[in-house]
Amino acid sequence: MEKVVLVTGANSGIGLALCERLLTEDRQLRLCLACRNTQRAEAARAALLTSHSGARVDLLHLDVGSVLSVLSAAQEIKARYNRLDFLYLNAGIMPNPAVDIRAFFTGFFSRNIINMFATAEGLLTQQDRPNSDGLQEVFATNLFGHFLLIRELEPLLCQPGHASRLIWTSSSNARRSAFSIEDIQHRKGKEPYSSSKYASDLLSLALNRHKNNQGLFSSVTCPGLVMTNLTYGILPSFLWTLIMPIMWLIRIFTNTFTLTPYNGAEALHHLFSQKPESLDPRAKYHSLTSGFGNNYTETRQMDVDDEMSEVFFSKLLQLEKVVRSKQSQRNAEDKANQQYVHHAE
Ligand SMILES: NC(=O)C1=CN([C@@H]2O[C@H](COP(=O)(O)OP(=O)(O)OC[C@H]3O[C@@H](n4cnc5c(N)ncnc54)[C@H](OP(=O)(O)O)[C@@H]3O)[C@@H](O)[C@H]2O)C=CC1
Ligand SMILES: CC(C)=CCC[C@@H](C)[C@H]1CC[C@H]2C3=C(CC[C@]12C)[C@@]1(C)CCC(=O)[C@@H](C)[C@@H]1CC3
Repeated sequence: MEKVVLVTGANSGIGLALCERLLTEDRQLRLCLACRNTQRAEAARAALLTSHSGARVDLLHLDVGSVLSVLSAAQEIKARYNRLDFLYLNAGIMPNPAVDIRAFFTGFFSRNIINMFATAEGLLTQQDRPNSDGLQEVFATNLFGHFLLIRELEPLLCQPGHASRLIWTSSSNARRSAFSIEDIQHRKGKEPYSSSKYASDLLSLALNRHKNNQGLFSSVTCPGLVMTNLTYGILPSFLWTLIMPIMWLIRIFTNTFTLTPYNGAEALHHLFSQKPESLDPRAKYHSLTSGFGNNYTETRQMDVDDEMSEVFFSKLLQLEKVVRSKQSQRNAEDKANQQYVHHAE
């Protein structure tokens, strides 16, 4: 039976490389690229079809940072497919990043150097802001939009006698100390990216606890440090040009500098061929590249606990209720306005 796979943020970087790799692996695949930008999505589809002519590649408009877009995309998915085998929750943003130069040099001349290059711990801050749904943009995009999508797609994902898989693109930048259960959207801090990725680790654990008995299995990956639009946005382009040779040099000493999107997609691709029973709900699956350029996947235990993941899960369910009721109110207002205009004409 053909597998149905949907990838969010599939038009560039790790998401696009993953699609390439999945089509090479399985010619029967029915692949859906869920993207917010139609032009870029069409370009990605054309590129995939150039290397895999005759492949079944669908496009879907989805802005994971918008409640309305998630709800309407979910309707469309339910109308198009009667099953979803894999849902890759990959779209992500890191807006207005800033590197703490002093922390960089302190870390560079300390024993923490390897960890600093692998996780960027203490190096990166971002500026976040509320979006038009009143949610913090990073939280909404990297986590909540995906959560809402999963909730909407439960009828497809939780089917008796059939296993479905969720695969999150998290990060080794996910850190417990950047996340607060009292401030799940990270309104007050300066590390919304790290917080949102830690939140995805917590959510994955909770989803496994609640949904494994309904045939839904969730896993978390880290692609390593990959040169994509997201990372290029961290430093000015001339600086990247200057330090790129150093990056390739560092790669010899650390396996987390996967650097290319193909390498970064290793763990996401690896999970595609794993049986649900073999998955570890507390593990993060890391894409790694050796100094000789060989790719492999390594599992490392996440710093997550059941109690916090449970509290977080119930907070997300509460927020979902609020967001849904706001959305129905908006829909009702729009309808009333339309009727008013119609009568006035
Ligand atoms: N690069 C790295 O070193 C690492 C990346 N990651 C994670 O990997 C994932 C992919 O990022 P990466 O490939 O690096 O970067 P890219 O910027 O190349 O890819 C991000 C993708 O997400 C899409 N996206 C962003 N916001 C939205 C939205 N609101 N709705 C729908 N799609 C959206 C982008 O679309 P558009 O083209 O329209 O912007 C793009 O396709 C992210 O979750 C990131 O956090 C994790 C660890 C390391
Ligand atoms: C001056 C030199 C040689 C390097 C530049 C330093 C940083 C720009 C760089 C060091 C560690 C990197 C890193 C990320 C971004 C770029 C760095 C901060 C990430 C945060 C990118 C996104 C992720 O999710 C992480 C896994 C990356 C961790 C390492």
